[in-house]
Amino acid sequence: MELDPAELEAHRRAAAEDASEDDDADFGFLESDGPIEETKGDFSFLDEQVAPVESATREPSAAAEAIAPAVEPASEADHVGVEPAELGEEEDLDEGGEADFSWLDEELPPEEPEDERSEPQAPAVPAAPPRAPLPDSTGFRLRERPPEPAPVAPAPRVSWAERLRQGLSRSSNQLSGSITALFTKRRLDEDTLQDFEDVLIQADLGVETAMRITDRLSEGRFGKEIAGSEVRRILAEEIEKTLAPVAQPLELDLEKKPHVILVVGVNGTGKTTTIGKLTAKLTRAGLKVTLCAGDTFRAAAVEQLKIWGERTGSEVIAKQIGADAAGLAFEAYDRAVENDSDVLIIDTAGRLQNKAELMAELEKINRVLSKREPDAPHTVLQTLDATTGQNALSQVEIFRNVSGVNGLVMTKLDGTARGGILVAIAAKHRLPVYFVGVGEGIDDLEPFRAKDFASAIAGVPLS
Ligand SMILES: Nc1nc2c(ncn2[C@@H]2O[C@H](COP(=O)(O)OP(=O)(O)OP(=O)(O)O)[C@@H](O)[C@H]2O)c(=O)[nH]1
Repeated sequence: MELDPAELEAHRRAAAEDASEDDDADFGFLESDGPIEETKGDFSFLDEQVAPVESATREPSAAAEAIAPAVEPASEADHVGVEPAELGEEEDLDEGGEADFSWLDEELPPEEPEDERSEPQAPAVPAAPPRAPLPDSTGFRLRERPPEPAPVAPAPRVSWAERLRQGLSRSSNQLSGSITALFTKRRLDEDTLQDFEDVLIQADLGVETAMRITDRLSEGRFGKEIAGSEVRRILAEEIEKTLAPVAQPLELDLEKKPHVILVVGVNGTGKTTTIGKLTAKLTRAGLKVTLCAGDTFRAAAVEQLKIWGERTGSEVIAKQIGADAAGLAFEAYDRAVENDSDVLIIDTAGRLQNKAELMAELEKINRVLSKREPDAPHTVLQTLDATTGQNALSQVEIFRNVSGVNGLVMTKLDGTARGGILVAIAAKHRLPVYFVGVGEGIDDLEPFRAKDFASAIAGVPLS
């Protein structure tokens, strides 16, 4: 729309007059030195009654009705799939607007232990396939950014029993293979029993346990065919019977704080690593731990212990290499009392090469500690490396005599074919087996459970 030029000029003039009126505003008060006079504006117009808006709304025109017909209020039928509220519930909400949240107090099902859970995995996004090079005839050569390596999906968490089963799979596969070979389509006779006994002895279970298993197998089955699954079931039951009495929790008597755990064992059997894993468990449970780097022969062992101390927030008492281990243990005990530790764990050297010296050192540590607390060390824990097989039996013998071992931890059960040695040790020494290790990680140590171990090694499902 074009405006008439005369009309436009009239608008411009009117606007200029308005602006000049504004320019005439008196801002002189801003420059005066004296106090600013309070000016009272006339706001009386605010008190005037504003006429209420008429409540009746205008009837819509016929044209408007045609375009947008009036909407009916919603009825119950419109609430598809929603149950009408119970009268009582509505009242609950209406009275004082207080909803009933008591259901929040109801007992929740207990949380699954962490290692029983398997975390949901995001499906892996397939990477785009690499483009084929262009033929020379095109006259182009493509240079592309090499494709990003596909993110490695974290391995799903498996339960401890499953990890133990995987760790012992070499031991159990060997046994299972022999059982299948021996018992398939064959009646149970003296020769089969003898062969089976040999298989069990070769699997490091020990003569005593092997004989008990074959005796049990022959009961009522002599001259009959027997399925491999039946043999494995009996094997698992007998192993569990041997192990159940030694599968005990490590009791910490905190009436005699700090509870002193002396860790002994041949070097390389996993003492320092086990101390780290135990400390992690204890500190997670809210107990205060002090560590004593009593393997004063190996700098790496001291460093390793310091790292575990840092990881678990535990004080580490250490001295220079070659220092007297018993003196250090004595100082560590006093420090653990001072810093109000619940548990003091003492690492030791394990050099069997110089047996006399090592034994003298271990004896001295015991002697020195008992000066402070007659019952210390309360626990003498020996670590055993499962891969050493029969040798582990004599290691217990030696350390038991010298340092009064009263509990065992079996390490490196992952990937060994010699896991059966634990059964032989339990049968012979009857010492409590507190924990077993199936790897180098912080969570690769768990309390020893006879049933889990027996079913894993015999290759039967956990009932
Ligand atoms: N696979 C596996 N390795 C383990 C386990 N426990 C310990 N190790 C490894 O075994 C090696 C020896 O462990 P250490 O804790 O240093 O053994 P140590 O008895 O303290 O040895 P010294 O300090 O030499 O006396 C290390 O490489 C550990 O990571 C286990 O349960 N499984």
